[in-house]
Amino acid sequence: MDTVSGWGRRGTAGTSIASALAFEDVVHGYGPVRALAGISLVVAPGEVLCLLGPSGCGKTTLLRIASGIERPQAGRVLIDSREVAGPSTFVPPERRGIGLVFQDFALFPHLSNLANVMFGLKALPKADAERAARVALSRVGLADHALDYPHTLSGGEQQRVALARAIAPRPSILLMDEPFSGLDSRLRDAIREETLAVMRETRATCIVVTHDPEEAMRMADRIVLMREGRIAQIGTPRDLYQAPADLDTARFFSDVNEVPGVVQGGRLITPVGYFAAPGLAEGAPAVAAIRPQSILPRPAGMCVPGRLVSRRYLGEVELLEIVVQGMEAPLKARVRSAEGLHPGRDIGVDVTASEVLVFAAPAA
Ligand SMILES: Nc1ncnc2c1ncn2[C@@H]1O[C@H](COP(=O)(O)OP(=O)(O)OP(=O)(O)O)[C@@H](O)[C@H]1O
Repeated sequence: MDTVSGWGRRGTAGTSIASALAFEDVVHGYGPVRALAGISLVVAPGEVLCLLGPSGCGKTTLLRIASGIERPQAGRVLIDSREVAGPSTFVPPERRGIGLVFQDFALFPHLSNLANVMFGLKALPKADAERAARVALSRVGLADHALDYPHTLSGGEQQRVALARAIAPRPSILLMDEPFSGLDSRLRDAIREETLAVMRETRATCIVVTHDPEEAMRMADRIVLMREGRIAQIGTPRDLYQAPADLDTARFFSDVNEVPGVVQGGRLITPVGYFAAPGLAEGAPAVAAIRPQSILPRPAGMCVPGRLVSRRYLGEVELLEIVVQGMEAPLKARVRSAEGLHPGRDIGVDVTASEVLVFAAPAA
């Protein structure tokens, strides 16, 4: 079906020696805008780390500082314990051993694909540069397009030329800024998987910026969730999805029903059930965050009484809206099959308590 299947397994651009990358209390801003408010982070050699967060949270700024395109106003950046940016040090991008891939691919339109890839290999004698560039193009499945120009390629193929250019010099660190967001959604999954295969094979340390939580979960060893220039949470995809540190993080990773209640006897008492509320004070207002797939419709008379108000078919799942006494907004449920469930009917609402996340109520 797709045109790229298997390009990840052809040839090799050789492996890199991965570097560790550390940020120490990095602060940066633009005029009155504080883009980074003190970021400390260590990326392990060979790790694939995704910087995730909403628009404007500082992801690109952190990547630009890692690459040396931007110099931080305060704090330090270290590659393998060597300071590359700090109060009295600044190593320029070309001397950091870093490969870059941008959202818009940033290919030179007047150069062939081969010449684009050779651009990053100027330090090598021409014949060696051409050999390395051809190897990198073959690694991304574009050996036959070496002498074509970028505009003759599809968006996905151009992204692969950009990837070949980034990996050809065997960087120890690969930085990618929203590398797939310019691609249509059908191609994006295939290109992402193949790119990940190339990244793993080159063994470079990788930082990928994305605003898409699913993309981060598919790619990352660890995700750094950023919010307003700070790190909100760091962890594996499983950590962030299953144990989000706060309600905003839970909201960022999936749709949640937010059911308010009050803590009594160590449990949160809500109109849809009682849920463990460890660490929350007696009498404190709190919120149960319940994912739509944790709400199961049952026959009327079982569990919590509710009434089905709408049912929407989405292909693999159906989305239900259920009103429950004591709640203003209807609950959203996501079920595989809603056979026999008709809007207007009374039903029972079964909440999978072990999947419910309880947080202190956000400040009003
Ligand atoms: N060159 C600049 N001049 C002024 N403000 C800037 C500049 N670059 C970024 N900013 C501001 O700094 C903040 C962080 O921007 P940054 O691009 O790092 O965020 P981001 O998370 O990458 O967002 P996006 O996903 O939209 O690219 C934002 O408020 C942005 O408007």
